[in-house]
Amino acid sequence: MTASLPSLLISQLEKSFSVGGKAVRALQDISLSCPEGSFTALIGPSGCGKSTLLRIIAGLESGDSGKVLVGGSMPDVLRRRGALGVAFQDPALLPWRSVRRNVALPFDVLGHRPTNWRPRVDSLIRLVGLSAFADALPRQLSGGMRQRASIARALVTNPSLLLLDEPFGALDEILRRSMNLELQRIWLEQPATAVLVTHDIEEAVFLADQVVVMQSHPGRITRILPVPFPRPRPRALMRAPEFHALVDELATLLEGTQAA
Ligand SMILES: Nc1ncnc2c1ncn2[C@@H]1O[C@H](COP(=O)(O)OP(=O)(O)OP(=O)(O)O)[C@@H](O)[C@H]1O
Repeated sequence: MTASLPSLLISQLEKSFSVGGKAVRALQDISLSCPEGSFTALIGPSGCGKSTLLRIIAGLESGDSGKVLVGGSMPDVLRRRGALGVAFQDPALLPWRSVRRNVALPFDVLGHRPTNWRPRVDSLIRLVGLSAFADALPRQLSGGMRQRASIARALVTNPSLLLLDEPFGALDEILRRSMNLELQRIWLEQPATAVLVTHDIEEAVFLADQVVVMQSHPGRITRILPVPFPRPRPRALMRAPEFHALVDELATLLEGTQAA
């Protein structure tokens, strides 16, 4: 973890939407602190505002009140500087572009390619294990490979804040576990302050330093649980009793949020 990574500070964030003339409180009094270089997972029932929160952190949407600061700056300032990397459940690769040109896409969006763009892109493609497919088109890749390409693309501008919204949601259980290990490896090699939205409790516990439990109607934070396991976390951790104790504790908390 380097000193240049930003912390993420959210204070008293509120957001409502108008749906059919009625106000829906998507987020109520959200306050959260993510230390620099930390990994935070957001978990909670459908509709509790996880994606809305991530979109506000990404500067893609604004809150009605409250503050979101990344290393002291507003998120849209970071986004315009390319300091923010985002990967969603749908890898959204451009079908006519090769893996290499998809990974390079953020440079085109920002309007300039650094002189070393090609080695940078190729080293990220190597990092996510797709070197043999750099010239392939997205339709020639499996679901897991597309998701790796999407993560490489999210990292290409060397972002200090990495936002992941259910990146492995469409993958089967076994592949998902492997991708969790891969993501940890990639994140340890290319550190960033990371926020992950997930429905998968084991994924949250395996990857995160803190798990934020949310509840719906209105969307709010009910608990923040620290995850104490040292890194790198091995695959065997997923079978350890202390891992399952934390997973069970979160499952019980989540059952409480469903019942509410
Ligand atoms: N653009 C929008 N317009 C109107 N309502 C919205 C909009 N975006 C989100 N909402 C509402 O805000 C609430 C939170 O939605 P959000 O997608 O953030 O939840 P979520 O926890 O990510 O859900 P899921 O786990 O199902 O993806 C929901 O009630 C949703 O209907």
